[in-house]
Amino acid sequence: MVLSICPNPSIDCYAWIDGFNKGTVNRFSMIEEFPGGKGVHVALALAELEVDSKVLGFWGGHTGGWIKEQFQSRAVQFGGVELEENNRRCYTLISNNPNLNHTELLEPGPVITNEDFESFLKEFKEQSIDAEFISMSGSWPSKAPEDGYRRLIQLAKQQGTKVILDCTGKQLEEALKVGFFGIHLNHKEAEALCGSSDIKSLRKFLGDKVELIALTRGSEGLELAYKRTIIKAKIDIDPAQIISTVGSGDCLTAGILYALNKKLTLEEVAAWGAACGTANCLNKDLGMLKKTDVERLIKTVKIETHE
Ligand SMILES: O=P(O)(O)OC[C@@]1(O)O[C@H](CO)[C@@H](O)[C@@H]1O
Repeated sequence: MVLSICPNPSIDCYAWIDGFNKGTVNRFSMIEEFPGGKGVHVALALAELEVDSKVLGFWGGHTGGWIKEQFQSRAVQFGGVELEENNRRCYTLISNNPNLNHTELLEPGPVITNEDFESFLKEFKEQSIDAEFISMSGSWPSKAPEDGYRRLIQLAKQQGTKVILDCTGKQLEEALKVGFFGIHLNHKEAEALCGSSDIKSLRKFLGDKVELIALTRGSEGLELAYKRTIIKAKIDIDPAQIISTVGSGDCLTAGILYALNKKLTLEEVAAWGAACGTANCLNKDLGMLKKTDVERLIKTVKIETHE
C-alpha cells in the first residue's frame, strides 16, 4: 500500500480572466473546480494507475467535504482529521494576456491546532503500518507546526517505511535534519536549497540524508540519482498539446511511486515518472492524468544512464 500525505488540500480552480486592472474590480468570467493540493494529486494519480493507496489529510468545512465527495466518486480511499475551518482554494488564471496566463494564486489554508496535529499523528501511526511507501507533498497551512513533516518522517522511519518528500522551505529544512529515502525537487527549488540546480551538486549537498533524488526540469524532463547512477528521462511532445503543467510534478511523484512499489528497475522508475508527469500536461482536468495517456507515452521515453 502507498500512503499519500496532504497537509494542505485545496479546491484548485481554473479561473478565466480577460485582463487585470489594478485598484478596481476585476471579474472572473468562468471557474472550473478540481480536487487539489499536491498530496491529493498524488493520490488521484495512484488511484488512476490502480495502485492500492490512501490519502491522509486535514479536511476542512464545506470545501473539505467537496474534496471528499470527489474521492468517493473516483474510488480514492481517504482518512485524516476534520477541521471546522474551510480548506483553501488555489487559482490558476487562464487568460489571453500572456502576463496573466497560468499565474497561480494560493490561499494559506485553515488553522491546525496542536490537538488536530496530535490526532493526525495518531492516525498516521495506525495507517502507515501497512504502507510500503509514503509520499509527503506540498505546503502546510501557514499556522501549522513547522516541523510537521519531520515528525511524520520520524514515525515512518521507526516503522521502516520509505518516504518520498516534495516540499520546500522550513518544512524541508526540518525534514533534512533526520533524513529520509527520496526527494523530489524542481530545478528552481534545488537552486534555492543548495545554490545550484546541477544534479551532482544537489547529490553532494544532500549527502547521506537522502538516497533517491528526483530533479525535474520542466520540458527538459527528469534526472533521477540513486547511489552513483544518474538517469535522465525525457519525452518530447508538441508544446501546443500542453493544456496546463499544474500538478505535473505530483503526477511524476506518483509515477515514481508506482514503479518503486512494483519493484521495477531504476530506468523504469525514471520512465514512469516522466510519463506520468507528461500525461498530466495533456489532460484537461487540472492536476490529473489518464492511464491510457501514460501507457502510450511510456513507449516514447528517451532514457540516458550515466554511472
Ligand atoms: O501550497 P503547495 O501545497 O505547495 O502547492 C499548492 C499547489 O500549487 O500545488 C498543486 C500543484 O502541484 C496545486 O494543487 C496547488 O495549487
